[in-house]
Amino acid sequence: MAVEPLSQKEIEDRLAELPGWSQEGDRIARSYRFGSHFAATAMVVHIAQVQEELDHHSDLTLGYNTVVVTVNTHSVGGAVTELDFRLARRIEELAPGHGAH
Ligand SMILES: C[C@H](O)[C@H](O)[C@H]1CNC2=NC(N)=NC(=O)C2=N1
Repeated sequence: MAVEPLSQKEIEDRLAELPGWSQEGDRIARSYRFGSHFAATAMVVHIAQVQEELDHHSDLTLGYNTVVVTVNTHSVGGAVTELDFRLARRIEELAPGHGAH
């Protein structure tokens, strides 16, 4: 899929629709907290499933009861693209079902 880096304004406009997500250097990122380590781990597996579907993959850091997601698009030199926001929106849809806060 042809994909272009988003402008700073386009990134900010999209982040405004995604509470909890922020720009961290050349990435967009969010951390989630869960009720247990197992719940956090289940969220990681569920995110991995969506990432395979979208063929777009974040960097995931699993802590005791936390998951940190960061993502950019390798194929455009590590810029933020619409693909990153598509994944972020899908992850947001999953989070409530895993008790994320
Ligand atoms: C061949 C495959 O489509 C590419 O390697 C995909 C896989 N997942 C990816 N994930 C991310 N975050 N950026 C990419 O450019 C990317 N490219």
